[in-house]
Amino acid sequence: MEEIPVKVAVRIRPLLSKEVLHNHQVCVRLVPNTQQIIIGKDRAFTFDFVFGKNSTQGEVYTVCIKPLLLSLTEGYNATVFAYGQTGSGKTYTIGGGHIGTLQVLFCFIFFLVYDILVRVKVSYIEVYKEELRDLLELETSVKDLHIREDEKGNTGRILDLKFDTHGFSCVPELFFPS
Ligand SMILES: Nc1ncnc2c1ncn2[C@@H]1O[C@H](COP(=O)(O)OP(=O)(O)OP(=O)(O)O)[C@@H](O)[C@H]1O
Repeated sequence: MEEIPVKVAVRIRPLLSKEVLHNHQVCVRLVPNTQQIIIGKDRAFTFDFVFGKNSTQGEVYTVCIKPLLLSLTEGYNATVFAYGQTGSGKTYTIGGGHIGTLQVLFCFIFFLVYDILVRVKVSYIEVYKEELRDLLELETSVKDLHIREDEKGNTGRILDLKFDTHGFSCVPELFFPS
């Protein structure tokens, strides 16, 4: 079967306490042992991965993100983004895992690369309506940020971490494309 480069996962979040309090009803459920969900009575949708309301951050990370980190070390580009209506759980799902992801990436680098200096560039930007917020530099959150490309093709504002496999040291350095 042809390998499709875009994979879509759906994660169902539990009802929040305030929703329970207001007697909101669950309108989506998993079909056991399939990659399907049912919305309402009978509207079935199939995804590459489905996660139920009791799924953990670790499960989502292991299934959806970790394989991408492996591909990254083989030279592929990878993008993960969360899409959904407000309050559906995008920040919850994506927001907390970045430190763990960086740790795993550094471990891969440590085991795969010897005797050279590896540079990892990270940007962490929230797009809200038409506005950008740099989540690595909260003081700039009120400033007007624009995504641009510099002459080397770097986009956005990046935190430049020099990773020395000998010293295991990280030197955070701010880098502003002009
Ligand atoms: N899987 C989950 N388990 C438990 N609570 C969750 C889960 N997903 C989201 N929540 C809770 O639901 C609420 C809304 O989630 P979140 O803020 O991540 O939504 P969002 O999609 O980022 O919303 P917005 O687009 O408005 O920023 C939060 O209180 C969050 O803690």
